[in-house]
Formats: sequence, C-alpha cells, structure tokens
Amino acid sequence: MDKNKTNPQNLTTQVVQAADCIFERLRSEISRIGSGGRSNSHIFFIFGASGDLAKKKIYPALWWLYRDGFLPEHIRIIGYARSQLTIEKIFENAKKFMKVQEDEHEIFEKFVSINSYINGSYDNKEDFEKLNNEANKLSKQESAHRLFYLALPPSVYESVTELISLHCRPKSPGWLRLIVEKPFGKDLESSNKLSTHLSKFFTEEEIYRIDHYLGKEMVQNIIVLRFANQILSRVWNRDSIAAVIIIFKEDIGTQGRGGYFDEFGIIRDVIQNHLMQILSIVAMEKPNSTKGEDIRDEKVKVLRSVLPIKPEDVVIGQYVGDKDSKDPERQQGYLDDKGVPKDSTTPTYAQVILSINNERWAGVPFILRAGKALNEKKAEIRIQFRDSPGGMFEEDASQQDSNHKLARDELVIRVQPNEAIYLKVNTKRPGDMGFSIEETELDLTYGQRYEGVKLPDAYERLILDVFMGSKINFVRSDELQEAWRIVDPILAEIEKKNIPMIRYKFGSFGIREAFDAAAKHGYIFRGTYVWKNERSATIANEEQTKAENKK
Ligand SMILES: NC(=O)C1=CN([C@@H]2O[C@H](COP(=O)(O)OP(=O)(O)OC[C@H]3O[C@@H](n4cnc5c(N)ncnc54)[C@H](OP(=O)(O)O)[C@@H]3O)[C@@H](O)[C@H]2O)C=CC1
Ligand SMILES: O=C1O[C@H](COP(=O)(O)O)[C@@H](O)[C@H](O)[C@H]1O
Repeated sequence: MDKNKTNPQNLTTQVVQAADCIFERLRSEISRIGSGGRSNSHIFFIFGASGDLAKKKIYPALWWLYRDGFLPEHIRIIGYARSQLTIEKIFENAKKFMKVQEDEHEIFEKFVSINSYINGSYDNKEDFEKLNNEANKLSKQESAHRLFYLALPPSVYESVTELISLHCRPKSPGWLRLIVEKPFGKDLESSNKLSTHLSKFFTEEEIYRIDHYLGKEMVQNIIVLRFANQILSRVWNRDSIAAVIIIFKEDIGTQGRGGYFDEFGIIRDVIQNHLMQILSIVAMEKPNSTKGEDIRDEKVKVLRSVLPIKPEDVVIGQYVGDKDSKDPERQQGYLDDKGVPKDSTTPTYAQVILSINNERWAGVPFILRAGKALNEKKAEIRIQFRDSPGGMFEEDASQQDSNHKLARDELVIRVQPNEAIYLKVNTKRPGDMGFSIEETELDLTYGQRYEGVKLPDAYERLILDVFMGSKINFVRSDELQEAWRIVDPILAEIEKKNIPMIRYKFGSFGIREAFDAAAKHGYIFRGTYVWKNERSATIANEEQTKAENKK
C-alpha cells in the first residue's frame, strides 16, 4: 500500500503542496492579465469606503490578496464616500479585521501606500468627474481597468451607477467591472427596476452581483461532491432522499443594524439570496461543464421548477430579550434595537418549505430555515436519506411509528464554522456481542484532515474572481428574478399579517413550530435537544403573540 496515502502527516503535506501549486498558477494568471495588452494598470474603487462592509470585509480581503501576491502589479485602490475621512482613519478602523502578523508590517505598509481616499457625494456629477481625474492621476493611465465595488445602501445605487457609467469609465482598451452588493431590490418589481436601470448603463458582462455565500469553501464544494462522486450522484434524487434542510443560524441579534434590517427581514436578508443559491446548487441537474454559463443555466432551470410556497408551510418569528441572561446583548429583544420601530412585525426567524416539481425531486421537501439571535452560529446543509426498508433489527421494530428508532443516514455539509462533511450512518456498537446499533459519523472535518491549509475568506475568492473575469460565483439576472418570484407571495402574506408571528427568546435553539412543520413534511430530527426546556422560550410572549395575531 502507498504509505503516502494513509499517513495523515504526508497527506497534509501533499494537500499544502497542491494548494501552493494552484496558488502559483493563479498568481501567474493574474500577472499575465496585469501585464498583457496595452492596459496593464488596475484601479479598484470602493464606494461606501467609510462603512461596515468595507471595514470588515473588503479592505481585509484586498489586503490578503495583496499580501499573497494575487493582485496585479500595478494597482491602486481608491475609497470613496461622503464622510470627511483620511485613508489613515479608514485603516485604523479596518485594521483589527485585517489580522496583520508581526512579520508582515513591511508588506502591509506597501499595501497602505497603494490606497487613497476621496470624499464626495453620491449624486453630484462634479464629484464623479473629480474622482475620475484623481483616478487618472493616480494610475497615470486613462485606460486602466476599473473595478467598482458598491458597498452602499441600495437607496443610492441608481444615482451612483449612472454617474460611474457617465463619468468614470476607463478609456479603451480598459474594461469596467461593477460589483453590486445585495439586496438587489426588495421584491420582484424593485429588483427588475434595478436590473432595468443597470442595463441602461452597463452590459450584463460588466455586472457582478455578489452573494458572498457563493464564495464559501463548502458551498463551492457541493458541485464537486455531487458530480465527482458516483456514490453520491446515484442516490441524489427522490428515490433515496427523504428531505433536504438548509440552515442558517446566528447567535447575534441585529446589533445596531436594525434600521437596515427592519426594512428587509430575514427572508430578504438571508433566504432569498444565500439559502436559495445553496438550494439551486444542491438541486440542479449536472451542468455541461464547469463554465459559469453552464452552471448558471442549470441553477436557474431548477429554480423555475419550484412551486409556489403555501402559507401553511411558512413559520416566522421575532426574538425577544432573555431577561434571565447575564449577557446584556441577550437581554435586548429585536424591538429594543434603536433603529427598529416599537411595533415592528419584521421576522428575524423564518422557515419556508419548498417543493421542486421535477422528475428528480417531486415530493422531497426542501426546508430553508434562518434565524438571528439563536443559540449558535452555524450554516449547514443536511441531506436526509430514506429509512432502510425491511426492519430486521430490534431498533427497527417500531417502524410503523413515525418516531423510528433506527436513525436515517444523513449527509451533513457544514458550511461554517469548522467546515466539515460528515455522513451519519448506523454501525454495530463496537465490542457488542449482539447486533445492537449505534449512530456514528464518517467524518471529514477540514481542520483535522487538512491541517495547515488556508481556506480563503469568501470575499477574497470573489474579488479575485472579478479580477479574473470569472462569473461562476456571481448571480445572473434571471436567477435573481426566479428567487424573487419564489419568495414574493410569501412576503406579501407576511405583510398582510396572515402568518402568525412567534416570539422566541434570544439564545433559543429554534422555534418549535418550525421543527414540527419540518417533521410533518418528513424531516426527522434525531438530535438530543429536549424541547421541554425550550417551550417556555418560544412562547415567552405568547399572550402578546396571540393579541397581535388577532389584530
Ligand atoms: N455589513 C455587512 O456585513 C453586509 C453588508 N451587505 C451589503 O453591503 C452594502 C453596504 O453595507 P454596509 O457597509 O453594512 O452599509 P453601511 O450602512 O455601513 O453604509 C455604507 C456607507 O454608505 C453611506 N451611507 C449610509 N447610509 C446612507 C444613506 N442613507 N444615504 C447615502 N449614503 C449612506 C455611508 O457612507 P458616507 O456617509 O460616508 O457616505 C456608509 O459608510 C449594503 O447594500 C448591505 O446590504 C451585504 C452583506 C453583509
Ligand atoms: O448577508 C448577510 O450575511 C451575514 C452573515 O454572513 P456570514 O458570512 O457571517 O454567515 C448576516 O449577518 C447579514 O445579516 C446578512 O445581511
């Protein structure tokens, strides 16, 4: 037997070497792009450079790409916002998210030196002309390729994009790429309006709609897992799979972002985009190739087969403070957030159960569940397989009853934290003299298996994709339309208050009604959680809930 294959130490070394080799190829591709053609400079503009996303994600991602040699040689980064700031101040705010190591100070200083900040408004043509002049001066080349990242609230997208197109386009042969952050509208109508507006000023080729979940390692891995493994592709259908559940949980509340959140709610914030994107990759047919268009064609095709959601298949909730908690943040309910109106009925938790009407998936529930202010931060996909037929084991004796004793096989793809893929299977209890069965896992936890391998941050990957001109991990306008078509009717029902709002305590495991609904559709929860303790949490404000539902 090949020792290299079995020794985890060697395996890790091999993986690290393979990763280094891939990175080397990428770096040379980047430098080829950077030096090829007549236009070899790049300018990366961050609109909303004073904001939260810029500070936490964009500046850090650009720094890591620069440090690791992935940015083109001749590049300038220009932050733009209304605030009177300096680049020093911007870095002061962003530095704690950039994780600069002791031995990286020299290269970090070089990174700082390619950055600058310009302040100006979002709707004044003179400011954009000034920005354009500054950019030309900094890059010393009017045809430098230009990338514009819109880290802004959607209220200013229209004016900013128009002014960019009219006043900040590079001279030929420089190209322009526009990175648009979610939310892409609030519903199908406003999303279409935004798309129509963008299409007046940019080609579809130039637009990169970012959904950062598409940059996460395990989300990208779904395609490989599904289509590079016969053992999985053969069973990836209604004959073998009983239910699919895609879960997003956060252990924080809105943390002062309530003003933004209240306008959108958890369905628009997480389900319509991140979870729907995951669903489309889990459920799509095999694409013809790994080309962006082939993959996106299949994603949109499966979304078109999603049937209208029935209101009875929706559970929504809003968190209330946990007055018994010692943590002051957990004592605050959603309505205590300063930006949130006291009578807000915006959901912070939602579960929707979807049906896909095609040959592969008819009858299999796809359960999308997302919640803020829960007991943990976690995102995962659980593919639950059907019961083994036959019932030959003692544990199987009560097959008639829905509470089966023999656990179902379940494939879990843990997106975060601690990326992992594990398959829950039944095994003979080790050492047992008879046939007693216990549930165990075939476990591929990345932190153990691929020790030392760096998994890039989602924004790092996606920004690099934009430099490379790769659209695999960006959302096409027809995908977006389908996602809105699916959630729009439910949003309307919620608006009309036709779906009861359930209060849950900050730190809860979830909402019991959601788990019951999932069980009714055939997803069998085999965890160890005992609802008895939680019941008091989900009905903490039962009286208030009842009163509101009566209104
Ligand atoms: N923060 C996050 O974690 C995530 C954010 N996003 C999306 O990214 C975009 C930016 O998010 P984020 O950085 O959190 O947003 P911010 O609220 O921090 O806004 C970014 C910048 O926009 C300007 N701004 C804020 N409000 C207004 C307004 N009403 N009118 C005009 N300008 C305004 C401010 O700059 P100034 O006043 O200096 O001009 C601010 O610094 C949003 O579309 C958001 O949905 C997506 C995923 C995650
Ligand atoms: O897009 C969003 O995502 C974040 C969660 O991102 P993650 O990468 O930390 O899982 C969420 O907090 C935010 O509300 C939402 O807008």
